[in-house]
Amino acid sequence: MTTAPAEVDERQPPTELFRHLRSGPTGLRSREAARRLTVYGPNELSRRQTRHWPRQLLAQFTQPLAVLLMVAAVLAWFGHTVALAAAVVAVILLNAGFAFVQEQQAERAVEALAAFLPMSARVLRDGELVEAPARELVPGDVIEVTEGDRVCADARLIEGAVAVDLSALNGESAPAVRTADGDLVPGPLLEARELVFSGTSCTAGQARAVVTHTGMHTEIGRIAALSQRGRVEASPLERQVRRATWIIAAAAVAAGVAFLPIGVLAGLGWAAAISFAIGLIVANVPEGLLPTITLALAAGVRELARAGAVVKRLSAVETLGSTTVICTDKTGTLTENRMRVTQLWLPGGEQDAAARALALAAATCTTAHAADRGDPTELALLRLAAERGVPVDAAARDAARTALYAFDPRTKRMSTVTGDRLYTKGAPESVLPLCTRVLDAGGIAELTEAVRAEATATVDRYARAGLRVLAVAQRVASAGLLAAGRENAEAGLTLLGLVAMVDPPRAAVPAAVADAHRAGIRVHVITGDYGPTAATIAAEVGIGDGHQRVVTGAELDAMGDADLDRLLGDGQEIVFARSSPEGKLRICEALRSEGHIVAMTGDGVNDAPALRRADIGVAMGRSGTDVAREAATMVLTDDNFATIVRAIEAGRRVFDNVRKFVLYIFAHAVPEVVPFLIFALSGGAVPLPLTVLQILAIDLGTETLPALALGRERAEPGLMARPPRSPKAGVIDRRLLWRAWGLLGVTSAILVTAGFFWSLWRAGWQPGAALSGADYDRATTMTFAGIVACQIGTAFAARTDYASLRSIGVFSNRLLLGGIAFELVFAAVLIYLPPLQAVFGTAALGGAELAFLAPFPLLVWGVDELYRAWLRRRGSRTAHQEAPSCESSTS
Ligand SMILES: Nc1ncnc2c1ncn2[C@@H]1O[C@H](COP(=O)(O)OP(=O)(O)OP(=O)(O)O)[C@@H](O)[C@H]1O
Repeated sequence: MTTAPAEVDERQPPTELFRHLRSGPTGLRSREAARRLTVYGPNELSRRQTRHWPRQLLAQFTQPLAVLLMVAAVLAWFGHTVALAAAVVAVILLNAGFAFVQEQQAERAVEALAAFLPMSARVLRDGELVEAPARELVPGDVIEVTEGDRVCADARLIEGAVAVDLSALNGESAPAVRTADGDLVPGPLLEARELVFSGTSCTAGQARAVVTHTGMHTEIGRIAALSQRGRVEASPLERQVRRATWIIAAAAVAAGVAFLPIGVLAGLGWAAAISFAIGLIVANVPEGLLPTITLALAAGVRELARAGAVVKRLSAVETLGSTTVICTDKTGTLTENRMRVTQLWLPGGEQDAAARALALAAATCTTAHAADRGDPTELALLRLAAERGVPVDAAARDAARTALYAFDPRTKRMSTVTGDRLYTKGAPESVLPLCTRVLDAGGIAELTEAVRAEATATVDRYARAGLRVLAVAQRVASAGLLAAGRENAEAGLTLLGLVAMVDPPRAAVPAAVADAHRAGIRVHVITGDYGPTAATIAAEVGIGDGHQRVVTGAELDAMGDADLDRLLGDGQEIVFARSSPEGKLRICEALRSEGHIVAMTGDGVNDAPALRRADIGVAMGRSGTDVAREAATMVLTDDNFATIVRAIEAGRRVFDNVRKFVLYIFAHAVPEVVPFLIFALSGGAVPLPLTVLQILAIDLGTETLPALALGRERAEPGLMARPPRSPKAGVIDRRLLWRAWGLLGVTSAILVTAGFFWSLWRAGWQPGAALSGADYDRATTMTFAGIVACQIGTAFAARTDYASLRSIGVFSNRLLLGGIAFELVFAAVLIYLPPLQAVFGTAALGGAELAFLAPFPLLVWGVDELYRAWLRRRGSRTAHQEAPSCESSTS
C-alpha cells in the first residue's frame, strides 16, 4: 500500500518545491530513491483488491439459463422425482462453478498482459539520465518527457516545454501546452500550465520535470479509486454464440413442452412425462458453451503473448482471424532497424575534410543517446562521426544545443542550433530545395543546377539499391534569424552532402509475406521513406510480386476518394511512400469502407488515429511510442512483421477450434432425441430407450473434457492456405449444422438405435410386450453406451474441418486422448458400479454387447472422414477449374 508524501503543494516555485521534496535539478541518488520506494510504495495504480468474487459467483446463478434450470428442478421436485431434482441442482452448481472459474481465468489472462508491456521512464539518478521502470518512480525524482512518451507520474516542469494530450483526464482531445516557465495561473489543477499528469501523453516537445505524486496519489489514481473497474466487453463471437445458445434453449424448451402430451398419449403417465420433458430441456440447453468459448479466446490471448503479440482484448483474437489486409510500415517492421551508413556523397567529390564536416554536422543534428536508446537512423550517424574521427558526445551535444526543431513527419526533416550554426538533416527532397549553396573542395560555392541534378540522380541510385538516404546541410544562424521562426531559419542552407545507410530486411519476413499471400491476405507498405528505397525493400521481401506500384504522399493527396478506392480495389499490393499520418488514416478508411478487415502498424504519435481506426491497430513494443501503444489493439514485443502473420494464424485457429467443440456438442442431440421419437411414434409399443439421468450423465459428464480438449486442437493443415473468413460469416453456419446433425448425428442415431433393438431382440422382446426390469435396464444401457461410443468417433471427426485425421496425427492431441479416457472411465463407473446402477438405471454389459459397440467410434468417424475426403476432392476440382480464370485475370 502506498503512503502519501507529506502534503506537497505542486504549484509552488521549483526552488521551494525541490526543498519540500528534498531533491534538486539533478534528481535523487539511487539509494535515496530506493528508500523512498519502500516508504511511498510502487508507482502503479493498484487493482481493486476486493475482486467481488462472491458477487461474480452469485451472478452465475441469476443467468437466465440457470434460472430455467432451477424452474426445472422445482418442477421435478413437485413431480416427486427427487433424484432428477437433485441431479438438476447438481448440474446448476457444477455449471455455475465451471463458468465462474473460466471467467476468472479469462479475466486474469487479459490482466496478466500488462506484465508483458512494462512502462519505463527516463529519470535522473545519481545525476545521470537512465531508463527505469515507471513503477520505481518516487516523489522528488527528476524525469525527462519527450514526444511520444506517456507521462507516468504527476510532475512539475522545471525545464523545457511540451504539448500534452490530457484526454485521459478531462476528455479534451486538443493537446495543451505546458511549459516550465509558464505564468502561474490560479484555477483548477488540470489547467495549471506548469504541471503534467500521469496517464496523459506528450505529443510534442521535450521537458524535464520533478515528480510530485506517484501511484494512487496521482490525479488519475484518484479517478481510478473512484471509478469501478469496467466489465469486459463481450466479443462479436461471444455475442453470436449467446444468440445461438438462446435459439437452441428455446428449441429445447419447445421440444420438452411438445413431448409432454405425446409422452402422456404414449402411456407414460404425467409424472414420467414431466420428468422426461425436463430431461430433454436440461440436456439440450448448451449451458457450458459460452464460458468455454471465453476460455478458448483467453487461451488464444495467452498463446499470442508468448509468440510476441500482446492483444488488449479478447475479441482481437477473432478479428485477427478474419484480417484481409495488412498495412505495414517498413523501418523496423519489415527491416531490422539496424542502420549502418555505407555511402557518402559529397558535392565536391570524395575528400576527407568534407566527409568529416558532413559526418560532424549529421551527428550534431541528432537527439539520440548512446546504445539501445534512440532512433537507429541517428545512432548510425553518431557511429559514422566516430568512425570518421569526429565523435560527438551526446551529453555535450545536448548541453551546447540552443534550439531544436524536432523531426516533423510531414516535412521529414529536423534541425538543431549549436552556437552560431544551424544543422539540418532529412529527406533529400525536403532538404535540397532549401539549399542555395554547397560546401566543396574550394569552400562554400553556389549550388549549381548541375550539382543539384547530380545529387538527385545519386539519391535515386542509392534508393534503388534499397538504401535510406538523408541530405545534410548547415548555415550560420544569427539570433535574429532564429527569432523569425523555423521556416525562415531552415532556408538558404549550404549542402554538405548525402548519407546513405542500409537497413537489411528481417530474415523471417519473406516467408511471412509468402504465408500471408497464400492465406489470401494482401500486404501494403505505408512508409515515410523514399519510394525507390521502399520499393526495393518491398521487392526483396516479396511484396508486390515484382511489380511494385509506388504511390507517393503527394500523389495520394492529389487523389480523389473514388480514385483511391479504385487503386485499392484492383488487387495489387502498393507501396505508399513518403506518406503522411493523414494519408495513413485515409488508406485505412478507404480499405475499411470496402469491407476489408485491416491490420495497420504504426509507431509515432501521429499514427494514433489510424491505429484506432484500423480493425487491428498494431504498435511496436520496442521502438514505438507510448502513445501508439496506447492506441493499438495489439503490441508486438519483437516489432516483427512475421509476428503479425503468426497472430493472424492463431486467430484463425482459435475460431476454428470454437467451431470444433460446437460441432461436437451439437452432434449428440440427434441420437438423444431419436429414441424419444421412436417411443412416441410407436405410441409406447417400444419402451423408452434412454432415461433422463442417462442423458444428463452424457451431456454433463462424459462429454465435458473431450469438448474442452477440442478447444486446444493444433492448427489444421491448410489453415493459412484458404482465404480469410468473411467477418459476416457466423461461427455456427449451415455447413456446421448439417455436419453435426445431418451427418454425425444421424449416423450416431442409426447405430444407437440398432444397438438398442439388438439388445431387445436378444431378450426375446416383441413389440408391445412387457419386458423384465433387468432386460430393460440392459437395453437402455446399450443406448447410453452407444451414444458414448459414437461421441468418441465424433470427437475424432471434429478435430479437423477439411483435412484428414491422418494429416494431423491420430494421437497428436494428448488432451483429447485424456478426455476420452475420462469419458470411458466415467461411463464404466455408471454401468458397472452397483450403487450408481440403481440411480442411473444401468446394468452391466457383457462381452457380446461390448463387441457390438466397439466399431461405433470407427463407423461414425469413418463416415465423416469420407465426407471430408469428398469435400477435399470437390474443392481441389473447383480450384482446378477456376485456376485458368484466375490466371487470365492477373495477366
Ligand atoms: N531522425 C531523422 N532526422 C531527419 N530525417 C529523418 C530522421 N528519420 C527519418 N528521417 C527522414 O524522414 C523520412 C521518413 O522517416 P519516417 O521515420 O517517417 O519513416 P521511416 O522510418 O522511413 O519508415 P516507416 O514509416 O516505414 O517506419 C526518412 O526516409 C528520412 O529521409
